[in-house]
Amino acid sequence: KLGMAYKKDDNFGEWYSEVVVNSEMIEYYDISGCYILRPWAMEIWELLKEFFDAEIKKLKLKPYYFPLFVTENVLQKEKDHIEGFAPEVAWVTKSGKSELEAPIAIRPTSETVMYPYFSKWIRSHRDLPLRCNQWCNVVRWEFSNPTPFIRSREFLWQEGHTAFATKEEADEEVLQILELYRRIYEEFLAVPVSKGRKSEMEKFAGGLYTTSVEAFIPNTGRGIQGATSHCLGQNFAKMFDITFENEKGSREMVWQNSWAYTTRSIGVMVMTHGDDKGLVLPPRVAPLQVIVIPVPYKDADTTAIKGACESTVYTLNESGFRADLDTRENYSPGWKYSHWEMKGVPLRIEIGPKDLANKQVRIVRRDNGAKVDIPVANLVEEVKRLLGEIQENLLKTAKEKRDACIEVIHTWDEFTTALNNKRLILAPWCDEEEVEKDVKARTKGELGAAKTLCTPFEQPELPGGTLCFASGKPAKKWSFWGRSY
Ligand SMILES: O=C(C[C@H]1NCCC[C@H]1O)Cn1cnc2c(c1=O)CCCC2
Ligand SMILES: [Mg+2]
Repeated sequence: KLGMAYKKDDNFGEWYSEVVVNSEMIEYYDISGCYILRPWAMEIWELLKEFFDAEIKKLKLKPYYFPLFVTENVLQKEKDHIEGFAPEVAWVTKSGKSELEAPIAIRPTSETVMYPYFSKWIRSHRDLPLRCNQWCNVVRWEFSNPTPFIRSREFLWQEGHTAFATKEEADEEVLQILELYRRIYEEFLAVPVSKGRKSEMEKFAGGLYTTSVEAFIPNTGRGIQGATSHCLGQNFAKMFDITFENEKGSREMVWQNSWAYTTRSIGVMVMTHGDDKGLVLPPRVAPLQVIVIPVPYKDADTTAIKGACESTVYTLNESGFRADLDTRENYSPGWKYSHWEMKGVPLRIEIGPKDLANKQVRIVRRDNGAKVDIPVANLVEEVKRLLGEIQENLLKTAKEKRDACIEVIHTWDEFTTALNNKRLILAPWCDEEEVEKDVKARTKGELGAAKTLCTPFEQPELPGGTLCFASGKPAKKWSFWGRSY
């Protein structure tokens, strides 16, 4: 089936579900909230993983794999962060026909799985820093509307868990990882994000503080958390008795971090760049960067054209580009154009009899539809230039769209108006949790309540005497507010 039944600006939810299926990223599964990730999605995940894994290896992270299962008493070990999430934990209660003596949980995250062993492995300051990362799946039995990549009951992620002798080392790593998350979004997925700190209410309850990169979806006017990097302080060290003997011979608790990004990042990219022809892929994460399509004329020399396509692909692959050709006889060129546009391939190269005769190829950009005829001799440099332009253009366009959604407000009325206008709100706030709770209560409704998304590290000037938009108390900071995923 060709073409999209839904338009992005008319029916975003249906448009999104259609794009992820038509572009062959996702296949729906017969368990709600579970999806099949097909190669077009997994190849993107693998390109991101290749970058991130190489970067954390430079930071001396070591690869681990911990069990999927955790016992009830270990999971409950530190209830203050679990209790809020208990409904999301999935349990194994039987094997075959027989009940298990005690139910076993499927990991929703691995703090409680790992930290009893951190306690065992860390004895002396010489055992620090401990730097553990695992690439795995986790299960969270969410109930609100499941959405491919964005909200699923099982997802893939990496979770980093580190332990240091000092808070300074932990604080430093939190920001090093956050910068890697910014790079994943802005340099690979071409999605603009804001680095900031979560409020006390929105942070990871088990930790000391949470930093995050926050994205925004203009179509729905909702913020979305892109990735998180937490400093856990010594909270988990206390619970799990993770201590070390320092140089002076006395015992101290470690300072820990934990950080993750997930397959949600792919969904954010789809939502950001997709259009009414389907997916639009940033070249740095495109499984295929160039598709070469022969345009045979009735009596033209199809063999020569096919040969030209093959040598074009060969040259591009030799130069390190991900290129392929579509020579299927049973589809017309027009059908192929739509098919590969739906899949979001950044560049299409058409080769017909005229191109052959003129020793040129026609290159068509997926992001803006621009067509250009280039001499075969300039193929590699032109493809390199165009892919770079597309990568840049996608980020620039997304940044402009996101920035156009930002609204600075000072009063409650301006806040509610901006909220109803699907804006990303920047507001002066007194930084009191009671006020945050009050805003949530006052904005409850069909579309969900407003919440703080983050307090951006980049703080605009806050003139003395500026009052909190919600409480009228002296404002302490500018924070991003809005509805979210
Ligand atoms: O998972 C984290 C914190 C932390 N986990 C490790 C990677 C970084 C960061 O996500 C928070 N969290 C979210 N969601 C849940 C839990 C939970 O701890 C536990 C119960 C099920 C749902
Ligand atoms: Mg959750």
